[in-house]
Amino acid sequence: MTEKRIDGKAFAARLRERIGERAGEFAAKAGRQPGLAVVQVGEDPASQVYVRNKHKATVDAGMESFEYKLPADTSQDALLDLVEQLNLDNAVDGILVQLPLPNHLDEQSVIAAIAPDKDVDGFHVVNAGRLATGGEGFVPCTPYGCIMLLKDRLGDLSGKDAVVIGRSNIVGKPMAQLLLNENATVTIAHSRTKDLPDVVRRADIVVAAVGRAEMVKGDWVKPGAVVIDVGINRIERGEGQKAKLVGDVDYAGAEERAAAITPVPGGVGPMTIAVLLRNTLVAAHRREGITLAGDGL
Ligand SMILES: Nc1nc(=O)c2c([nH]1)NC[C@@H]1CN(c3ccc(C(=O)N[C@@H](CCC(=O)O)C(=O)O)cc3)C=[N+]21
Repeated sequence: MTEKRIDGKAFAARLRERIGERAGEFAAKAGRQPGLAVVQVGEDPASQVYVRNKHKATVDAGMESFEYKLPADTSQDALLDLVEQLNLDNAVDGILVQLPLPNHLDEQSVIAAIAPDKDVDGFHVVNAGRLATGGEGFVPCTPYGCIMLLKDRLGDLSGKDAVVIGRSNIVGKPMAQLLLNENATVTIAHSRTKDLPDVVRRADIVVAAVGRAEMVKGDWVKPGAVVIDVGINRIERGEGQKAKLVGDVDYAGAEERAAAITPVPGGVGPMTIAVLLRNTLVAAHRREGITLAGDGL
């Protein structure tokens, strides 16, 4: 019997191991390591944790990590100048500008300034367009990680009824595209969806990406469904206590009915970072014209 709990942390660790081996092979051929630049503007505490984790994972996988920490009052022009400098830097294969940006900065124009072949987040319109039309680009890390976990559990996703809750450009929409590419029948549900519990009850695959703590209740889950919880909601506890992380799904309730379910933490989050490294590895190979067997995994 496989466990119901999908161990994204262990899965991601195995991926990072393989990516590290491939990065070593790349370095032997190219004479340099794959390089990832991470730009953080301001000091959002949650962002700082992710940026630190990304830096460590990058270095552990045998890649070069370039970190740029800019003050919260950085101007749009200064940020665009840095992005342009990174676009031109041959040691940099991937560029990630940590979102959200402070309010005075325009995220869309910053993303638009990143060279699409270095856009390892897959957020540039060119990469969104390639995903939508079947071209070779970069796929956003979180949805790609979710698809890997789903295929690992279910094998072929063809003909499965999938419901994605949430329609963000970063998760919901690309997730739906990827499921469609796997020949699932896809419904995108959102805040205006009528009878959401009934829509979810039809699903063989539920992907929750709304950012509302424990919104999806256990009795919404069809018995035997696979549940992927993308939410990371911080619940503050008393003074001096660490915030608790919960997903968008009521884990205890959903676990009783689901065939498999991702926990928070330890589910989708670690996959996001592993796929970021995978995308960086792919970017490095494409930029150097070196063939990477398979899909880099
Ligand atoms: N340009 C950009 N690209 C991103 O990919 C991006 C971003 N901006 N802004 C913020 C979000 C969030 N994100 C996470 C990555 C890993 C975990 C992760 O590893 N989470 C651990 C727990 C970490 C903790 O304890 O806080 C887990 O779920 O087990 C979480 C969240 C990437 N993001």
